[in-house]
Amino acid sequence: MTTAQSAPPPSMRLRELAFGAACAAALRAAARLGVADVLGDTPMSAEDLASAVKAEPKPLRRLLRALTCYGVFAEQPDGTFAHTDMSRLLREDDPNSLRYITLWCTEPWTWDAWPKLDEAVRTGRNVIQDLYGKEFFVHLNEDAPESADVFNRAMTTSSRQSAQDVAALLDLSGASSVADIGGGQGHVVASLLEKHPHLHGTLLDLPRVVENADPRLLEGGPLADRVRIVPGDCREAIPVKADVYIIKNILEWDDDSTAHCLRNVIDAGGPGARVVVIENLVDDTPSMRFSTAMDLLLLLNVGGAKHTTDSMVERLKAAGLTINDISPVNPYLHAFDCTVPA
Ligand SMILES: C[S@@+](CC[C@H](N)C(=O)[O-])C[C@H]1O[C@@H](n2cnc3c(N)ncnc32)[C@H](O)[C@@H]1O
Repeated sequence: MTTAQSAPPPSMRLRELAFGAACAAALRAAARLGVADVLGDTPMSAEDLASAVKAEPKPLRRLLRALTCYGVFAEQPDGTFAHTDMSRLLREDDPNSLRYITLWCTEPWTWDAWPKLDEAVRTGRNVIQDLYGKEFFVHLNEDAPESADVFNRAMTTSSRQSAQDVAALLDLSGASSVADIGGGQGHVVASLLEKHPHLHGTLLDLPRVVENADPRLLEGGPLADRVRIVPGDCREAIPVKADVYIIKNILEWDDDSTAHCLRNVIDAGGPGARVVVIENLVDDTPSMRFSTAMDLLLLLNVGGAKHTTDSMVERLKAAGLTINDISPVNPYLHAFDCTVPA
């Protein structure tokens, strides 16, 4: 007889994988219901949890049972449910919360797009244009404000966790200005300005994104007098002069858009400017299941891809940049430190 601990046979494992959507949906339901937020250090019954999140007890028990199978919550011998290290990350108030990343990975548009993966693989093109008649970020910002908000919060979550690593890695002692292109709500630029009091910074991102920039950067915030916020499209133009340009996790579009963005950075910076491209690579990370899934999602939404080290190097060289160094920022991110040649 198969015990709970032994690996399932291939025929069962494939069935389980085919039901991956159930796992994603269960995580999304738990995050939206706020189950992890109402569960404290003391285990609770499904009935008490249901009453706290205003759900029906029997279906909630089934949801918790499924998530217990995935190792997200833990069922106690008396039938109550307890937190695990994973379920705590669904809490909004956890310092390392992944609540918004979980919601982002399971937003409504993803459920429209995944079934069209075979189509995207056949054509090599995104499916969002056909689904919604608009480019992904235009659709997000114009038609899906809740998803846009979840996206921006998710990006801020991941930036919050990596901004300190970026600040620790980059020697900016010789620079007087830094610009974060596609910098989201500005967490990285804020961390760099906090670490280097001599530095001035610019945050450039799409208008609807910078409208909700990090409060530290906005009027009245502690960094406001050292930062410029520029709403814009980096594929059109980058009207920003800086010593150092950061481009973190945005060169994931189709090749043309990536080339346009790099060309605009080079034109803006001019000879001698430093360009630091920071990316999750698909071939050099301990989280291959996550990054290969992201790679497919990027094909679906922007017709883009996660890069390998070689494909990133190829694009940076083709744009005309000189690569001086490639270093890990943390186990999940690599920095390509480049200069615009004379
Ligand atoms: C994956 S997020 C990365 C955000 C941030 N650099 C980080 O690492 O957290 C991609 C960012 O690119 C921005 N973006 C997308 N298209 C853009 C464009 N055409 N011009 C400027 N920013 C853009 C998005 O709004 C988003 O903030």
